[in-house]
Amino acid sequence: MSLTVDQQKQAAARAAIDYIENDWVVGVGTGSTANHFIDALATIKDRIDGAVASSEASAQRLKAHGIRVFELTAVGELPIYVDGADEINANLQMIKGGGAALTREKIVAQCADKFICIADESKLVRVLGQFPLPVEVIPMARSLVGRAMVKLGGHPAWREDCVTDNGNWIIDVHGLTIDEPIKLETAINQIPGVVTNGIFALRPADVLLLGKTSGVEVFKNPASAR
Ligand SMILES: O=C(CO)[C@H](O)[C@H](O)COP(=O)(O)O
Repeated sequence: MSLTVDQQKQAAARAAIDYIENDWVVGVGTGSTANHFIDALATIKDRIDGAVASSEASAQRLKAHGIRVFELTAVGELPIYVDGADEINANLQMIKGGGAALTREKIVAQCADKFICIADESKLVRVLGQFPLPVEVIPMARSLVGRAMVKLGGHPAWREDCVTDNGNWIIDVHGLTIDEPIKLETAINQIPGVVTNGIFALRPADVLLLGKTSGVEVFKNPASAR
């Protein structure tokens, strides 16, 4: 058996189904791996109550499968959140936002008791930062935030064709070596006009289901009680 990248994503997504208990409302991420998860969730839709989506795209896919979609405000807390990542390190800290859904992803993840990251093996890295760091900004703050990112050692690029589900813009910051993810996540979020940035270190994943060429490997966050 030698799984392709897409098969690795699908295998990780299917493995996440084992963590879903009856009558749960499931937090659902965004992206190609999360899409595999939504498709897998459809096979057990009769034993769950529904889902909360981290993007309009995921909400549409869930609804197309006949899965009930709740507003987060109607549910409050969630037992679980399942999502992909652009990069993840050994502490299960991540870069997310390649699909521009980082803010809603961070909000839904924060409401979840357990965060399961599903990813193909290319996403596991030693140090975060090879993938350009997405930062969601209020449009009028784009230049201000860009200059601040240069001071932090990055090379910002405006994702010109992208408006987020929240009506904001994305700056992708290249060239960062993120040795201290919590520190940088916190620092960037202090810049006026930043909605949030794609470092998920203050709230890392609890479990990583990593699809590899040989199958799925499970990593548990040693710092997590969940
Ligand atoms: O953060 C995300 C979207 O904002 C995705 O989780 C991330 O981009 C990974 O995507 P994919 O599963 O397609 O590789």
